[in-house]
Amino acid sequence: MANITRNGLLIILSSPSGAGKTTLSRRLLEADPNVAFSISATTRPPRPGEEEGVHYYFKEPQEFARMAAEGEMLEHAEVFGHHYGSPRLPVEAAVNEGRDILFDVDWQGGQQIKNSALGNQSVSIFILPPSIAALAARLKARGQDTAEVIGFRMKKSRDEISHWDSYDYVLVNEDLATCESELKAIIRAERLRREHSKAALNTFVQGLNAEFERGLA
Ligand SMILES: Nc1ncnc2c1ncn2[C@@H]1O[C@H](COP(=O)(O)OP(=O)(O)OP(=O)(O)O)[C@@H](O)[C@H]1O
Ligand SMILES: Nc1nc2c(ncn2[C@@H]2O[C@H](COP(=O)(O)O)[C@@H](O)[C@H]2O)c(=O)[nH]1
Repeated sequence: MANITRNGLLIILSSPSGAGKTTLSRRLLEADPNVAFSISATTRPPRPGEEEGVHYYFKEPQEFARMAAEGEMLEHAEVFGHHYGSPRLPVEAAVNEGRDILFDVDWQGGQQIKNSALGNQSVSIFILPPSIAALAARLKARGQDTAEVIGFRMKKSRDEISHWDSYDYVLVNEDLATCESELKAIIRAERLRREHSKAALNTFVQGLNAEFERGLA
């Protein structure tokens, strides 16, 4: 059987706060052992139930600034008044092992990853809510942020949504199961893109040509 190894994909998910990135990420990670999650560093305080090294690496502002200054982040940005960034080493390790890595980042992070040396191995997906009323209702129903924080995030959502047009794919997360299956379909197709396994395909086609030359056709 043909064994065409490929490079790991960088899967970038962005959306306004509350549109469903975390929920979709969780489902994808549970269903697909070849996808790892890029655990971000942040200066935001933990929410109830959030664990160090599982949901985020929680950092003091000074330590975060050091990591950014010393190039330890693949990307970093200020979002909703806190700093967030994706540590570089786990991403490089995953990609070299041929594992895909999933990023839950804002548009600034998505843009920086696209412009990085690994950008040609990335696919970016923007998640839209079915309506602004539904977005507000989801943030309230999540029950993890104060009314003030929710109000601030809702105000910022218009700006985040304005970047939808720079993503490779755009999904509307109305029905969760439908959106999850669309996300999985994108990943399945992206894994098969010629650019993502070019070296292995070259070798494979050389093998086919060698068969021609041996007169096996
Ligand atoms: N299709 C959907 N229908 C109804 N509720 C949904 C749907 N998708 C997600 N939710 C709910 O909406 C809330 C917000 O989702 P989630 O936390 O995944 O958003 P997020 O985009 O990761 O937000 P943030 O950027 O703030 O981390 C959660 O309570 C989640 O269960
Ligand atoms: N640029 C980056 N953005 C990130 C990163 N990790 C998370 N985020 C984005 O921040 C907001 C808020 O997240 P929350 O957990 O406080 O609700 C959301 O849009 C995330 O996508 C990161 O490493 N870099």
